[in-house]
Amino acid sequence: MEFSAEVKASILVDALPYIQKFYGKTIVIKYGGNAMINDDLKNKVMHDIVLMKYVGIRPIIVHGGGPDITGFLQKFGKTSRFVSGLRVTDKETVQIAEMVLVGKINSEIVSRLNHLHVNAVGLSGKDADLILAKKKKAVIHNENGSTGEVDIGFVGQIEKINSGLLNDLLDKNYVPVIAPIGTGEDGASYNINADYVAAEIAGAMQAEKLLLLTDVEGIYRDYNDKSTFLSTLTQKQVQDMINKREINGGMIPKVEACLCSLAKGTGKASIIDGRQAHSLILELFTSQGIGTQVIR
Ligand SMILES: Nc1ncnc2c1ncn2[C@@H]1O[C@H](COP(=O)(O)OP(=O)(O)O)[C@@H](O)[C@H]1O
Ligand SMILES: CC(=O)N[C@@H](CCC(=O)OP(=O)(O)O)C(=O)O
Repeated sequence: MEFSAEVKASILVDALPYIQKFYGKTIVIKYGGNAMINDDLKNKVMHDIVLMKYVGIRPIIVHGGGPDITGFLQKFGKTSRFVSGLRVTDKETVQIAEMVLVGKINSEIVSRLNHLHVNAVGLSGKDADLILAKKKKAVIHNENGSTGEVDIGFVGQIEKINSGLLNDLLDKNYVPVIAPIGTGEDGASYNINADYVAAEIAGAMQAEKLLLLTDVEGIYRDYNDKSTFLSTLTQKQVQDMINKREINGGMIPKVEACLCSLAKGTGKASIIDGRQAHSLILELFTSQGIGTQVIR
């Protein structure tokens, strides 16, 4: 499709108010494993990040890699089990998760960005104690509205983010790319859902926006029939939907992450479709808001 010069120019001019609005602002992007579909789409996400950087935004990337972790666990003969969207993580599993997240996925994203002339720096929660964590238990939501707790092994609850390190990197023009592995006081590794890491980082950095890229358009009233798409959800609606199990599985950490980041001072939090080409720049620089925005 070829556009006229006038259309091309007007697209850029229409983006100007958004470019001005976000200039100098920190935006945290959570790049979920289910949105890392193929080379072409990965490159489009990278180009969006490069564009953000070159129009003066301070992007911070937190990545997941759930499907890759599951694949590697299978190769080692281990099956995966999730409780409320969190992987049950024994000693071997946390080692494999760290290997996949830090050794494979983080370094791939960093080299893709550097190839596009952005100074990306790969980090895990262990670098300068970026993500201090302690053991977390999973909360289960029963149908009668009550909740319970389940031990899920080496899964971390974030205690502290080293925002000084991130500010230093951003001030020096680097793009931090963060793997969701936390470190305990004793140096132990904790597997942390990347949505929570992104939320805590967005809160600690007082980010303008938290954008969670995933494999669905946003939140549906009923995910199975997909007839009602919800473009905005309040904290109360989220809680009701979790209790009624209308929001379940991997969507639970996502909505909780949005609420947590808003409570800690993030401006806006949205769940957007990482399968749509250039979803980041469409969300940021056009009037057509995409995805589901979670508000307090
Ligand atoms: N109400 C809902 N609306 C949309 N998706 C939902 C809903 N409830 C559960 N989900 C599930 O949440 C999934 C997204 O979480 P997940 O697979 O963990 O993504 P990611 O790897 O990006 O973190 C969707 O693919 C869908 O299966
Ligand atoms: C505790 C926990 O569940 N950790 C996640 C960490 C990776 C992740 O969050 O990846 P996605 O964003 O691609 O789902 C896991 O082991 O899968």
